[in-house]
Amino acid sequence: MTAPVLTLDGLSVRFRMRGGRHVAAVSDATFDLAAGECLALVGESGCGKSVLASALLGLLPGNAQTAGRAVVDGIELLGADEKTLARAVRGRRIGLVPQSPAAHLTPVRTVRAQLEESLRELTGTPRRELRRAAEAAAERASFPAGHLDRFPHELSGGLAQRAATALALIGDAPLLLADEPTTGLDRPLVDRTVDELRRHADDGRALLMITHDLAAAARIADRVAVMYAGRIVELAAAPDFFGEPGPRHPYARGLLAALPERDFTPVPGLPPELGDLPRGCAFAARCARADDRCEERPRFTAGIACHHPVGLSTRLEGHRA
Ligand SMILES: Nc1ncnc2c1ncn2[C@@H]1O[C@H](COP(=O)(O)OP(=O)(O)OP(=O)(O)O)[C@@H](O)[C@H]1O
Repeated sequence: MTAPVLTLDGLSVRFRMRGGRHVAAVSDATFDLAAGECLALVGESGCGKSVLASALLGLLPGNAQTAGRAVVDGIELLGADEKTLARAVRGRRIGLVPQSPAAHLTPVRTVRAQLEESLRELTGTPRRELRRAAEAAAERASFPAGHLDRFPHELSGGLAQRAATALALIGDAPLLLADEPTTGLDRPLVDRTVDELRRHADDGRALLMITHDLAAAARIADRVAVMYAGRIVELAAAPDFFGEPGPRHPYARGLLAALPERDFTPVPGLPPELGDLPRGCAFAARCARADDRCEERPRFTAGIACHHPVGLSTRLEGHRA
């Protein structure tokens, strides 16, 4: 078996706040991601998804403290110095497909100029070959060559996304990290964008897609990790999760049921403050199945952190009802 491209082992991030308080943004995240595989990390706003992405890229603010391990393509990310992160990680081992491509692209430079600059920096392409190489880079992300001399503000949302993806692919990084890549796009464009990301995974990259868009995750992911209050509470094969038998964690079930095309019933209540988490299960206060056991935090075993996962018998009962 080949080594995974990304290994997270107990990755935790907390922020030091005034008065000695702490915000536990990510707690004990553990999973592997292989070449050619797409893992969707899903969860409500504020559950820690973007903090996890920033930890991988070494972009956490000064008040962050990290623990555990995060290894990408043989490089330990936590504690790596800025030189290593800049020279060996960002762009080279991790290609970032950003949340807001328009903000990520430099507004005063054409797409061609930005591609050429990245090519020079990341691949050392000689000057005389830059023009052709930029066109090849654009083509890899299905960005039309006829638009290369445009500025970011002259591009539609879809083309800006493709320009950002073209930049993310230049360093031929084994891990693509897509942080909410479909925000603000209409459904057909969401489908096209994620299908293209999937194609890059099929070409042999590992793809970590951070999203709150479950339909996008269902479309392209091989596995789904559900995050709640900074913890991964379920990790499942996508066909099982989105099809039968469905999610096993009550929160994950609620998240799916909330979709308009399903029950359209929101999960009642609100997630806890990450600066004031309960000692036991963080979902218990919103969970219809909670009991005394939930005062202890459930351990993550066999893909789930719950004392009373939804099991086959419950599902059959649900079908009969
Ligand atoms: N520098 C910081 N200091 C303190 N708390 C922070 C800091 N940065 C982020 N947080 C907190 O960490 C938590 C997780 O934030 P994060 O942005 O990762 O959530 P998210 O799941 O990506 O949400 P969204 O989908 O809205 O981006 C939030 O409660 C946020 O307030």
